[in-house]
Amino acid sequence: MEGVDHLAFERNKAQFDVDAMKIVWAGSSHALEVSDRMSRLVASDPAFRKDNRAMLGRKELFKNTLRKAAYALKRIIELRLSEEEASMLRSFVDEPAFTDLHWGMFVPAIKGQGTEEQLKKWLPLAQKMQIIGCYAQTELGHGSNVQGLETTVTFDPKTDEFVIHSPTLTSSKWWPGGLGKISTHAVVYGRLITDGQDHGVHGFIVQLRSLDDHLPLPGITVGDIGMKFGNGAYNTMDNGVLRFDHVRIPRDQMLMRVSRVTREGKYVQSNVPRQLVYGTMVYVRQTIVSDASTALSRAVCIATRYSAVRRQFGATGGNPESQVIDYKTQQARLFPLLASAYAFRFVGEWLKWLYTDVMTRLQANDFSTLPEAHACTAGLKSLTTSATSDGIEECRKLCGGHGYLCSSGLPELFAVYVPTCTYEGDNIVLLLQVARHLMKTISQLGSGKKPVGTVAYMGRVEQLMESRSDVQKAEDWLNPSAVLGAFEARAARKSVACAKNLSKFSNPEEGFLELSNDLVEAARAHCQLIVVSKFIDKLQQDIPGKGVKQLLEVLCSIYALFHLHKHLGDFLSTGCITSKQGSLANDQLRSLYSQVRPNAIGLVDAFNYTDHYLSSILGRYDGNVYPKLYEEAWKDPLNDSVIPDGFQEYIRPMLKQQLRNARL
Ligand SMILES: CCCCCCCC/C=C\CCCCCCCC(=O)SCCNC(=O)CCNC(=O)[C@H](O)C(C)(C)COP(=O)(O)OP(=O)(O)OC[C@H]1O[C@@H](n2cnc3c(N)ncnc32)[C@H](O)[C@@H]1OP(=O)(O)O
Ligand SMILES: Cc1cc2nc3c(=O)[nH]c(=O)nc-3n(C[C@H](O)[C@H](O)[C@H](O)COP(=O)(O)OP(=O)(O)OC[C@H]3O[C@@H](n4cnc5c(N)ncnc54)[C@H](O)[C@@H]3O)c2cc1C
Repeated sequence: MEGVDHLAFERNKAQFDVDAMKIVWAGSSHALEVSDRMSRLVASDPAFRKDNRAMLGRKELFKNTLRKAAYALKRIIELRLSEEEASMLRSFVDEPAFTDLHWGMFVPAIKGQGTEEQLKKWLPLAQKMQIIGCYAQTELGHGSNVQGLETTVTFDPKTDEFVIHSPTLTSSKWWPGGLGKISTHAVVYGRLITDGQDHGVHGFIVQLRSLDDHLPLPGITVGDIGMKFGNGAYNTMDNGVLRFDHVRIPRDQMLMRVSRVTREGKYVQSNVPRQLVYGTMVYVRQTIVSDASTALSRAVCIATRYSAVRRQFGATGGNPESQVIDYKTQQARLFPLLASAYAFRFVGEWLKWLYTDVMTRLQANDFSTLPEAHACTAGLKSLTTSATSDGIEECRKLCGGHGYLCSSGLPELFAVYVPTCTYEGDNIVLLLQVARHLMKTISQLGSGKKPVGTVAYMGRVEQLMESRSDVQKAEDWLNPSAVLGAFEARAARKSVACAKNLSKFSNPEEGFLELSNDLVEAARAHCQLIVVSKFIDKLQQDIPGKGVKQLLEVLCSIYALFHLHKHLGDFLSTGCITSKQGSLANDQLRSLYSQVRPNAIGLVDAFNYTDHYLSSILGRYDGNVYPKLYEEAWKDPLNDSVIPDGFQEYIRPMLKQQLRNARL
């Protein structure tokens, strides 16, 4: 039935103001207004159709992406959209493209690492898209180990140029998005060599293709690296390979904010830390955390709506079968993901604040919070992307068989999302960075250096080693201080245990390698504590709207108690709670699920996603799933003809042969 809201009865159950929650989710009423307007603009324009991506061959798929990117820019100019509106519009187009790297990494790399003069020269060109750029760091042989990059950039004082060269096969740049077929320029990372001395990895702006005929410039070999995971999905992106054969660029194309090379070939470091060369990665990791909440909320929205539509078993006395969302097992899998989506939203908001704060301090030559910013962006990028990837797959299973159809939207979402666990830093490698930060913090405790920021709790480590939870009944777990106390004690004890074990090694680096798995677990516990504590902080704010704050308190408790239950072994073995307290947490969790149940559809409506953006029959706003699934099946190209191609050629003779054999 077209036009009927099959989920209206669910929407009527909501006990809170969904419109007020939409504002909380978007971040402000202004952000909601812009995202609402931009998402509708994209959804109502047939040029942005995306429902046939899984069916297209690579060339057609890619050409379509280029068409959409050019059309999006045309609309942005015609409608005179602001930077904020333009970026929202691009995100609702919802198709990985070279523009992501141009706006997301090339421009930020120049902004973060260029001098004032370089900004003046390059930014206008990039912002008007007169040049298109990408971020060429990773090589065939090295991705995680940035210091192991092999590309050489040698200064030639005779001509005042750098000579860029790929000395080995493994030094070929490999992976950069947008590089394969489209970028005219790249920020290339390579080892700077002056006067025979290697100064380590630095960034350089390099032109790759002619602005006249788009052909690669002399000495440059460039192409696409081939099909990636999943049909459609990330194959709209031209991840590329690039080799240099003694390519020359002017000296002023080295990004010189961190260090520079003089006309005479002298290497001069400025007063900013060397690690700022990695600044673009910190920026992108921060954006990835908010994006995780977006990707997870999409999957959760689909699975929640479908779980309310889907019925299995339990028909009694003429009543229909039960909605699968009423099964406690479904709730125990789905609602923690719903809570995680909200948790990641808020920790993403906080991380954005932290990043902005660090940037302001850097302007004033205050570098003190850089290690904290690196550890938080690395750790939270790792935690949220791993949870989101697993969460999208769980949502597929929550939708049963129909979740496996491309028309559920979930396979494509998964295929596009999973590389997030690898790109911008492998998730394990990043957790090891957090672990280093934790071990360093602990080692400095004795020196009187007071830990600040997210490691401030380490300053109370002695007290945390002794603390015992005072929870006596299930409701006591609703108390934020009970939850924080348990998470802090667990994180502190896991880190301290690692530090103690490390101290047994005469060579600390050897110890770090040997204990790396324990260190990763300690880092994870620390990052979960950050998410929990930032959710709790959010709830200290004034949050208007009937029932909104109460429901967020429920979600916050679910996030925390779900992880307490999942990692019960940690909490018990470190002795910060008893097994009785563990089971009380589980009792409380069940009751919290019941409180979410009537509000579940309202909570996913608050994401304010259009059907176009969700691109899922199971997640349709009106819940009209079955007729649309049935209709969709007939659109498959296999159903264009009753008898498929290949039948007459292969199957018919085979059938005939088998029949003949049977008659003999
Ligand atoms: C249908 C849906 C459609 C959706 C549409 C939209 C989707 C698209 C969305 C979005 C587009 C995005 C598209 C994808 C983009 C991907 C791009 C890339 O992947 S670019 C490559 C990234 N590469 C890495 O991340 C390498 C990872 N490796 C590293 O970062 C480093 O090498 C690391 C961290 C492993 C460090 O290695 P060391 O230990 O050798 O580091 P040392 O260089 O020696 O540094 C030592 C000191 O520096 C600090 N440090 C390291 N990194 C730092 C940093 N970044 N900032 C500050 N300090 C840092 C350390 O803490 C350490 O500090 P102390 O000495 O202990 O105090
Ligand atoms: C879709 C996609 C887009 C990308 N886009 C870009 C781009 O635009 N620009 C760009 O420059 N790069 C890009 N990359 C490359 C990406 O940044 C790297 O793949 C990433 O940093 C991981 O590095 P790696 O591939 O070398 O993995 P590896 O480091 O080789 O990882 C392999 C395994 O080794 C483990 N491992 C590695 N080091 C350690 C360690 N020290 N301790 C314990 N375990 C370890 C890892 O956990 C992993 O399990 C992209 C990658 C993908 C998949």
